[in-house]
Order: sequence, then structure tokens, then C-alpha cells
Amino acid sequence: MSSLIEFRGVTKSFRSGDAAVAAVADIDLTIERGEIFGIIGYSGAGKSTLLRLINALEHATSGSVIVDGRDLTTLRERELRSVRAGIGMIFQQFNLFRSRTVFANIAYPLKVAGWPKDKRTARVTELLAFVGLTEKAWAYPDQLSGGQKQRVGIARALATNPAILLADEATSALDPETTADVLALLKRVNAELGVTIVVITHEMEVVRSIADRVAVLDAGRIIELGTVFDVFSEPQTPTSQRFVGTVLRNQPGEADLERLRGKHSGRIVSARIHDDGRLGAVLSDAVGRHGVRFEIVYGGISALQGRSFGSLTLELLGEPEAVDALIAELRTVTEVEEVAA
Ligand SMILES: Nc1ncnc2c1ncn2[C@@H]1O[C@H](COP(=O)(O)OP(=O)(O)OP(=O)(O)O)[C@@H](O)[C@H]1O
Repeated sequence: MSSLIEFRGVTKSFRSGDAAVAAVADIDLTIERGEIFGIIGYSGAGKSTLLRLINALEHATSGSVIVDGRDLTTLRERELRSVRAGIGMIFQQFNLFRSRTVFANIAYPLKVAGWPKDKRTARVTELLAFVGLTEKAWAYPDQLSGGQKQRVGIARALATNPAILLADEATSALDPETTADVLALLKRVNAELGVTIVVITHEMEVVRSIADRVAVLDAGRIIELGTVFDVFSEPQTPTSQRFVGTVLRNQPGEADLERLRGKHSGRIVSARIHDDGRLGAVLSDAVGRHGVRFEIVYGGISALQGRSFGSLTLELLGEPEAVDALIAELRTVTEVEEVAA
């Protein structure tokens, strides 16, 4: 892979009264050609600003934004327009023209780019088939469901064959089932058309479903960056742990722990499950040897990017020394955390 989008020491500040407030600060980030890159963060974290710096709807206060080898901070408006032509964008509220048909909405960017009518018609027909809306060509946006509107948005964004697609909370207005359909379409856009996609979202499920890598943004800074597998299986910061906790139930939360403490008198430990299967092997062998009984009281295994990870929470019952010896043995193969005595 080669880098397609690069942020080098980028800060974007806005004036707020007399002060300058940084919406994003000191961003160093490289997005590779062909990947689906997720940016997650709470409201106000700076996600939209970061996205809008890629198509120069915002201009960096300092640092450089490099897209396909061109440093946007050195370009004139006319050159920026040609960069923007290679970047499509979709939005939470779809931003379709209500007074135009689906066909005309998709044809619009082609018209602006000066495509002749026969070529426009051929391209729109092709795009309608790709997003599965051939029958809706002459419908108006108000006659479509949310998912169909976003399909039109995607077709319109792809009309001029951009290398990059920016998705700004593109599924946040949709129900879970429609979200899954739209995300599947975005995956096809990436896999079949080779379009690099940057997705900003506050929903970890979106990141889990489609992204290859993810950056966690907090107060304008990237606090974590990695493959979706790494960030989900070992989130390093409390913010990332909270996001991961919204979609994975491997580890008991505070309320679960309280319930477990009330119900179980033995020592309770959580042990990480890795792809290697060693926890299961050691557990089945060692409990008998140490004379410890156990009960599984909480846990879950998730699969992501073709690998498994998870956690098992066990109540251990036996002589204190025997339980200590078992925990020590488990610790030789995985991470074990005592969560309640
Ligand atoms: N044009 C602007 N003028 C002044 N402040 C702005 C402007 N755009 C963004 N900000 C501020 O920058 C910060 C980051 O905003 P941004 O919209 O990028 O965050 P976000 O993570 O996309 O949030 P949301 O999901 O709510 O849109 C916020 O504090 C916001 O108020």
C-alpha cells in the first residue's frame, strides 16, 4: 500500500471571541491507498473538521495536508477544485436536491464537470445499477426510504470516479438494518471500485463492521490509532475502552461486577482469551491438579478481521493457596485480573 492522505503536524483553530480554539491539534496521520479508515470520537472531538481538511473545505492553521502527493496548504483555489473533483462525500442528512429526480441528483456532478449528455446518461445508468436503484430513477427523494436516499448519495458521490470517498456520519440517521445494508454497499465500493474510504462516526459498530484501521479522536487529538483488531482487543485509553464497551460484552462492567459479588462468595478473576487457545488447555488441565473448582460467571468471544479474542470471568472455589497457585499458572499463558475477592 502507499499513502494517499497524510496529515503532518496539522492544527486547525477557530476564533472564539478573542481566543483561538483548536478543533484539531498536532495531527500526524497517514491513510493508505485502498483502505477503509475509521475516525471515531464523541461530539465535538473534531471529526468533521479533520474530514473537511481532506477536501479543503477547511484550511489548516498550521502543518500540511497532503492528498495524492499534493500539499493542499500550498495550492490555489483553482487547483484545490481539481483535488476536490477526485474526492466524493456523503452526509448524515443525505443532502439531496428535493426538487430533482434520483437520476438528476446523480447526474448533477457530471453536469457541473461538463460531461456531454449521452455520457452522463450512460454513467448514471451504470451507477443506478451498482447501488440497486434502477427502478427508482424517476422517483423524488421524498418518495425514498432513508437507506435509499443514502444509496443515491453514494451514487452521486461516485459519479466522477473519485479515488477517495469521505463519509460524514453517513449511517447515523438510519436504523440498524438499513445501516448494515449501507455499510455493505460501502464495502463493495471499496473492494470492487478500489475507492479509499474515510468514515467518521460516533458509533463503534460502524468501525467494527467496515474499517481496516481506526483513529480515536478526543478533544482534537488522536489518542489511539491501530488496526480495528488491536483497538478492539486491547484498547489503551479509557475513551477507547468506553467505545469498545458499547459493542463488546466480553468484560463485566461495574453493574455486572456488583451483581456477581452479591451472588458468588469465591474469588472472581477475568482471564483474557487469545487466538492460541492456551487458556482452555491450561484451565482444563490445571484445575484438577490444584484441586480447585470453577464456575464461568461471565464472558464472551468476538471475531474480528478473521481472529478471535475475548475474556472469561471465573469464580474460583478451593483452598486459598490452591487458588493462588492456579491463578499463577493461568498467568503463564494469559493476562488474569482479579475483579472481586
Ligand atoms: N466553523 C467553526 N467555527 C467555530 N468553531 C468551530 C467551527 N467548526 C468546528 N468548531 C469547533 O471545533 C470543535 C470540533 O468540532 P467538529 O464539528 O469538528 O467535531 P465533531 O467531532 O465532528 O462533532 P459533531 O459530531 O458534533 O459534529 C468543536 O468545539 C466545535 O465547536
